[in-house]
Amino acid sequence: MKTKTSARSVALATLIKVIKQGSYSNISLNHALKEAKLAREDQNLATKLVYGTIQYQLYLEYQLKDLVKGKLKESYLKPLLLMSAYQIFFLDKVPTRAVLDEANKLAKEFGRRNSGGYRLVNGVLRSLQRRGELLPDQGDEPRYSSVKYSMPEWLVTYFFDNWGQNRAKKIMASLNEPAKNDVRISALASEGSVVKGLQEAGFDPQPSSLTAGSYALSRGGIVQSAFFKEGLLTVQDEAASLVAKAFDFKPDDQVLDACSAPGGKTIQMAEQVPDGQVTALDIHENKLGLVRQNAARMHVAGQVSTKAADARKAGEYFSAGQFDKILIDAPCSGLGLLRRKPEIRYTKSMADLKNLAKIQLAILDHVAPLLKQGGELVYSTCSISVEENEDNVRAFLETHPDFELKPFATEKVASQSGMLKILPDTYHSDGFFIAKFTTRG
Ligand SMILES: C[S@@+](CC[C@H](N)C(=O)[O-])C[C@H]1O[C@@H](n2cnc3c(N)ncnc32)[C@H](O)[C@@H]1O
Repeated sequence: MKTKTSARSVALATLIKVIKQGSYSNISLNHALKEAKLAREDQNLATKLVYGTIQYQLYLEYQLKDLVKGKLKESYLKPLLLMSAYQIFFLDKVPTRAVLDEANKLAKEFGRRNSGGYRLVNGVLRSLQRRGELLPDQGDEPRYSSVKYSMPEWLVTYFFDNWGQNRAKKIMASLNEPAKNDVRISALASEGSVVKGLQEAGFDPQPSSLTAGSYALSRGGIVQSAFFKEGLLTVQDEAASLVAKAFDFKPDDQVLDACSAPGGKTIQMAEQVPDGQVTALDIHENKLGLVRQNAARMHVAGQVSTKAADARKAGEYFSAGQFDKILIDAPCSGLGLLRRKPEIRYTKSMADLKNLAKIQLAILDHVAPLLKQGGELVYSTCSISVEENEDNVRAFLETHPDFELKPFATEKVASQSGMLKILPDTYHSDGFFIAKFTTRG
């Protein structure tokens, strides 16, 4: 196995895993970056190449389809052509000459010995450069937007139907921008001194306009820093940080986190209940180790206990009315997370949204009875679909007349209806949905 140390070879190796083997981009990239130990600038370039190429994969395939004749025989060829085309169309600072030279080197590095792959790559990229961008006719929707925004046609139609063409296009464009490097400072730490430390370390923290205590950093590398290792902050999107703030905690609250791994919200809630307890469930036992690790790192291990269980069977383990607060941060399609998990758009279907909505509703149904009279239940997803959110709230209320929505206010945003949907283009955060319930009477 050759050592692959340049930013582009780390990016290409990751793209081969994602495109050819169906691995998750964020997991594969983090792993590859850890192994490669690249300089900070190269880490940024590798990240941009991986996310950009996958975000624009559908668009890039459209650009290449007439130029690639026959089947590509080696598994690196398609990812390399896509990554090179991405640079030609989207990275203005990289001259096309450099893209071709780099592609040539990568073809030699990743290709079989004596393979002519580099000649094919060179020929295709030169033709692409000469021909330029290709788009369907502007009036031919949803095909035009599907290629332009690199979203499958069903999803474009879905966005158009729900938000109208103008807003839908803004949402889709925003989902193709790079995700922010957001952190949330622990409520147990001194925010002022952490912010000062981050400034001194060159992270240039910018406060979130959506929620207090969250900051966007100007660069990556926070996970390797003492701020992270010492549990002064954690990596969490600003919209995700908003969810736990929908609760009005008391210090001794007993909290159930029904779908907890990897524990971002478990930790955040545990910080608010110094004399209470957060019981963190997850259906996957192997993920609960992460919850425990995160709780220990963030100094809240004493307030967190974990249990592997299907939330739909929570009634077998806990008594009715046992919890003051319940969070259901449900498994979802992740439509609000397309910046961080760009491949989701190509793998999820309308049928998936509907199936997930059924699972989410079943979790709500089975977990709700565990809430104390007058307690608070928050339901959230990182999806912006109606099926997984508003439809589920409506269906839940229809079958649970003893529950009602409850208005809530956080430091910077509020919801009078008890439901809040953050679309990804408003604050440039992840897309999120939050609904808060309480019992009637
Ligand atoms: C959106 S993630 C939770 C993220 C987490 N709350 C956080 O803030 O870090 C949903 C989690 O639900 C878990 N899950 C899926 N189905 C479940 C079920 N039936 N019961 C309990 N957990 C489930 C998944 O394993 C996944 O870890």
